Amino acid sequence: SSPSPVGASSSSSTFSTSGRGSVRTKRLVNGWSAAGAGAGASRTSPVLPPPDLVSSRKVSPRFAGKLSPLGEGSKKLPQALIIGVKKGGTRALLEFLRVHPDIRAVGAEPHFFDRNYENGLEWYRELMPKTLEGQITMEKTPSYFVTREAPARISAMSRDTKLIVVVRDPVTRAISDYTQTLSKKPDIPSFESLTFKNRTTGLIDTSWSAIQIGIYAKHLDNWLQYFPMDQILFVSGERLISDPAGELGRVQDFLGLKRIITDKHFYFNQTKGFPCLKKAEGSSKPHCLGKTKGRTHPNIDPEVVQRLRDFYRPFNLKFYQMTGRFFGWDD
Ligand SMILES: Nc1ncnc2c1ncn2[C@@H]1O[C@H](COP(=O)(O)OS(=O)(=O)O)[C@@H](OP(=O)(O)O)[C@H]1O
Repeated sequence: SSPSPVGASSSSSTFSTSGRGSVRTKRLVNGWSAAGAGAGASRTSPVLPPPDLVSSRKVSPRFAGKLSPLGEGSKKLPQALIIGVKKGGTRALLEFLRVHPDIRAVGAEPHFFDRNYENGLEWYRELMPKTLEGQITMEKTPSYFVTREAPARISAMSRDTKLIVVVRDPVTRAISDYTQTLSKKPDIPSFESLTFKNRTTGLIDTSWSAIQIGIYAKHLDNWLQYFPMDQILFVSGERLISDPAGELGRVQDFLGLKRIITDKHFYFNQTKGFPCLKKAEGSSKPHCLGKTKGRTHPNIDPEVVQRLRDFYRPFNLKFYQMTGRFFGWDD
């Protein structure tokens, strides 16, 4: 069966099974299905990050247990995944986590458990960076959280996979999602008109992915059919901005890692309006996320915002109960 995401994430970079700009790449990026490419085609080489400089060398004792600059180690399937949510702050979390010497992560979104599943686990493993013993392999694809088939597929890879979900106020998340779409297609209807099936009756269009994705309690139900709650960590997208070190502390604990990423790693960049890294992974220079992260949102009719708040409130309360964490979206 082909994957059926409730809403697909469209972020800066995704992996595909063929060269940049080809017809097949476009088809993959726009939503690939088993009907679109044959099994043979899906086995071709993936577009990979730059090859390691020296891949044939044995692990030297000098680098045992440390980050190796020589590309030693082996590619492993991820032991932890950032599965969502789209526009929650997933890129910020992954970039911050990459600072940890015991975490190695793929930069682009592989979209394996939704769009590229037919390519098989070996294809997926090939995308991963090499790791040494004790290092955790990670990737982030925010659309997994709303992909019906994803929990079963991830569980089939490993029942022990640790799952991380960055959640954000569903109303601002929806506006952020819309803002991203608007940046690519400036001619789309207004947020207000897309929100309603019928504006007069106030009936909200829950089939619009910008709205659908924010019904966190519903999506979480699906994950709980396959994973116990203690294998899923919820990160507050709001706290990731107001207290990045605090949220990163929780994530490092969850992954069983030493708390190496602390307050000292961050500074607040006034121009960007967001926390940034003093030093990015493998660099000595300060690093903020790019222009597509932290966009200015359009002003939305306050009455429509209120309608959405009322719509999400019961789902939010259910979500707080399920997770045992109060996210404070309805104050
Ligand atoms: N440190 C830092 N710098 C910049 N942006 C930050 C940061 N922390 C969280 N955020 C918020 O991340 C939002 C984008 O979320 P994602 O990275 O999950 O988006 S995507 O689904 O991968 O497209 C993005 O949403 P918008 O503000 O709507 O652009 C940011 O609010």
